Amino acid sequence: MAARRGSDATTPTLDGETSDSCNVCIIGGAGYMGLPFSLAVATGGHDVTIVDIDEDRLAQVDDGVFPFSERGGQELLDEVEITTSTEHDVVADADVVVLTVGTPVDKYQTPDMSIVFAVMDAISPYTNEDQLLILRSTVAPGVGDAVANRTDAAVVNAPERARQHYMIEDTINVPQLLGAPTQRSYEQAKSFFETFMDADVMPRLSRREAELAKIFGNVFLYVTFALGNEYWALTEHHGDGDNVHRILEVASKGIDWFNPPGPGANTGGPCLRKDGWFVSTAFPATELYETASSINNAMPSRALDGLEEREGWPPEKIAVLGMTFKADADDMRGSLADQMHYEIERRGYGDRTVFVDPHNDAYDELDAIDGADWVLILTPHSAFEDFEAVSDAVGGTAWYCDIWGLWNRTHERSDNGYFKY
Ligand SMILES: NC(=O)C1=CN([C@@H]2O[C@H](COP(=O)(O)OP(=O)(O)OC[C@H]3O[C@@H](n4cnc5c(N)ncnc54)[C@H](O)[C@@H]3O)[C@@H](O)[C@H]2O)C=CC1
Ligand SMILES: CC(=O)N[C@@H]1[C@@H](OP(=O)(O)OP(=O)(O)OC[C@H]2O[C@@H](n3ccc(=O)[nH]c3=O)[C@H](O)[C@@H]2O)O[C@H](C(=O)O)[C@@H](O)[C@@H]1O
Repeated sequence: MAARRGSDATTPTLDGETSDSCNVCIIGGAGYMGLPFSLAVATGGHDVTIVDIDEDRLAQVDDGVFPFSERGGQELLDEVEITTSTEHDVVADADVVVLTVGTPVDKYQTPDMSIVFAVMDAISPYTNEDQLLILRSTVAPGVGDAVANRTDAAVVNAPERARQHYMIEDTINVPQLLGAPTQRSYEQAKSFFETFMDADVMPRLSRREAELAKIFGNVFLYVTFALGNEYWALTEHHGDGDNVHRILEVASKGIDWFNPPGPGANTGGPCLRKDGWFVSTAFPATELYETASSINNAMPSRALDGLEEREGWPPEKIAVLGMTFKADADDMRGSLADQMHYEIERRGYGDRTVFVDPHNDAYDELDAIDGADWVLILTPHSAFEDFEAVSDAVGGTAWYCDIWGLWNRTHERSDNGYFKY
């Protein structure tokens, strides 16, 4: 097994020789996933070149500025060396080519793999049979095989399973799925990952199995979170004063096999909210993901319903806390902030609502909530953890809606996440 972080790292190249350091080209390497991954690869002693069409991002990287919020990102950029390029032909000099480009769904939830195929069109004249091509983006089943049809390089599927904001540590510590068409390409890719990972590379899967395995992980999370949200809604329906947080805590205490998720007002993001469509679009047997999507997307609306039912008159000022897709990240993609904006406007509250997010300059600071009479946590940033600080910023009595259970008061003295204070 090759040693981590380059010390005695021996990474076989495809011609059967070994080298301490590979030329690694990461296409889409300026992105939220690609950049932390590129830095992690560089810790293995490899010569890493990022290829990206986002020239602003590349300029920031060249200037030594980590361009978005990611734990340890700036520190690692200060530590390792990486090169940047906008030219796809640099892959001609690479031993290992990695694709980390975006794989969205369109507005009708149809998987859109066009960026992957556009990249293959751009790089295939420069790839060759001695190279390893690692598909790291999350793709619909079968896309790895389609990519392999467009190049002579050995194509393996090694999906990223890191959580945004913890990308660097997860890249190193989360076991690596690896779908490879031959034992040889499996061994070569495994050796490469072992140069910068601490966790194990999993036993060989086919490319399509690796694609399915990655997607199932995210579907599992999304559906599980929907269950927490559904249970919160059921608790709302069944009675006044009942509290889903108390129920779940007491019901699961001391039972190893029962770890129910709590509810959350913003269940989404750039991956959980779309990856399930890769397996369920146009496949009628899998309505579970679609149902989960309906439940999760309705949470901002249900949160406002609960305030309206409890208070019964229009508020003078509403404060929505947290707009990015998850706690402490700065990424808006896939956030239910869109649903929240829509619901606020539809209910006629647009002129009396402030939106607060310390991780996004487009929104207000906490002091803007002064005088609010409804305060709702959409995304539970740690900046909001101190309830006293929030209530001081309000400066008077207000109704609070904390579906997440961020505050102790929610667990102890709330009506299913709502309380007046
Ligand atoms: N963001 C996340 O937390 C995670 C994302 N993933 C998967 O990783 C993939 C990438 O996602 P993100 O990094 O979030 O997307 P992103 O949009 O932040 O990054 C994609 C990058 O590809 C670049 N790009 C687009 N077309 C290009 C081209 N023709 N040549 C070179 N570069 C090009 C873009 O400029 C961008 O920098 C997706 O498949 C996603 O599902 C997987 C795990 C975690
Ligand atoms: C365990 C885990 O978090 N899985 C990953 C997930 O990462 P991601 O960065 O999207 O973050 P996340 O923390 O799961 O949050 C996703 C969404 O779920 C929400 N969320 C989170 C925890 C929870 O109990 N309830 C809930 O509703 C968050 O607010 C967010 O909107 O999706 C990643 C991806 O594919 O991008 C995948 O690589 C990761 O393994």
